[in-house]
Amino acid sequence: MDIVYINDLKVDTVIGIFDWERRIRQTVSLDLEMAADIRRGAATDHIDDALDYKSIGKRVIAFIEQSEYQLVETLAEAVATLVLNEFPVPWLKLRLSKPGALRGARDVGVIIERGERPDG
Ligand SMILES: Nc1nc2c(c(=O)[nH]1)N=C([C@H](O)[C@@H](O)CO)CN2
Repeated sequence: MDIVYINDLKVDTVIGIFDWERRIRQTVSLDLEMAADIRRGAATDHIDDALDYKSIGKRVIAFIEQSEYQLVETLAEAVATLVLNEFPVPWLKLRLSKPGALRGARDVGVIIERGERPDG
């Protein structure tokens, strides 16, 4: 199994459980690993034969920017579902971080794996 990835995709959004958090936008950071078979794209050297991380990234940014979830869990699940449903991705690992949310910690968040991991 090969991986196409996006690291530290920063997006501003409304997220959080507290009243003050509903009134501001905060930055979340997304790391996304997506199962892919990169051999076809490598052989043809054509984007049509590759999993286009730019189009996935732009779609994810647009989704997160308009979302207003309370929990990082809910946002992570929604992004995972979107990617699995809208792109040829059978499996993904997603890390959603909320920098500065806990004093003393660089960031907090969740890591999830969804979909069916291909063999090999
Ligand atoms: N498991 C979670 N715990 C907490 C979350 C969350 O989204 N998932 N959120 C908060 C607050 O919004 C916090 O980030 C504000 O600093 C607290 N715990």
